[in-house]
Amino acid sequence: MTNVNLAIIYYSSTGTNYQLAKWAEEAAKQAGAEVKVLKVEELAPAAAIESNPAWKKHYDETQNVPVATAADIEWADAIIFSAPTRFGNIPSQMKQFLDTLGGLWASGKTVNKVVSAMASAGNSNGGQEQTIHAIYTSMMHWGTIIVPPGYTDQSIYAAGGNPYGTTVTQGQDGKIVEDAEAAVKHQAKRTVQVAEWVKAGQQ
Ligand SMILES: Cc1cc2nc3c(=O)[nH]c(=O)nc-3n(C[C@H](O)[C@H](O)[C@H](O)COP(=O)(O)O)c2cc1C
Repeated sequence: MTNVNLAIIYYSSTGTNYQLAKWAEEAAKQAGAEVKVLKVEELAPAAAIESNPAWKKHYDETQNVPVATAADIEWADAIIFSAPTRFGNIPSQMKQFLDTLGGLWASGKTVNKVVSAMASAGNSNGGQEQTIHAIYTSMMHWGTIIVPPGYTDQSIYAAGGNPYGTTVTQGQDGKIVEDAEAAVKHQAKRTVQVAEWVKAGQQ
């Protein structure tokens, strides 16, 4: 058992990033962390959600997932973000959540949290890395300690070899193309491990 509180904060329209979040949750719990899986608030109008059956299905299926709040960020020693790519950037839902946290940032409460990020896109080179970098840019402003996976485990190669964070492609059938489960789990364990070191160093 570690003393690390990990918030896994994701946005997902059609389930890909929810799956990444769930794999991360499993591994982080195994690593002994206290874990919360939290979605950011859906901002899209009902008509947009209902126009896409996969989106509507996932929206309905994840109604019981709690919505992330500033208090969750304050609670967390470590945060793993997971977001789909939107025109080479993060979704507005995720951005809106970050933009509600100015007060927390101003009071110094985002500093020294350990952060890592995952992303998806519809194409194998559709902007996944940009999405991760967009998250990390904000995390630099927060004064967090960013923990990319680099090439610290063989599983990263099987997932496509992204050293910035695990990224996946959503295939035409809606399923994840890459063999990414082990890489996600490695990334989650590594994030918990580094958070443990950081916490121990602060005590
Ligand atoms: C408005 C919009 C913009 C998108 N932009 C991109 C893009 O720039 N590159 C890409 O490969 N896929 C793009 N996609 C596809 C999504 O990234 C893909 O559906 C998503 O990663 C699946 O994740 P989810 O199942 O968690 O929602 C876009 C989808 C939407 C709805």
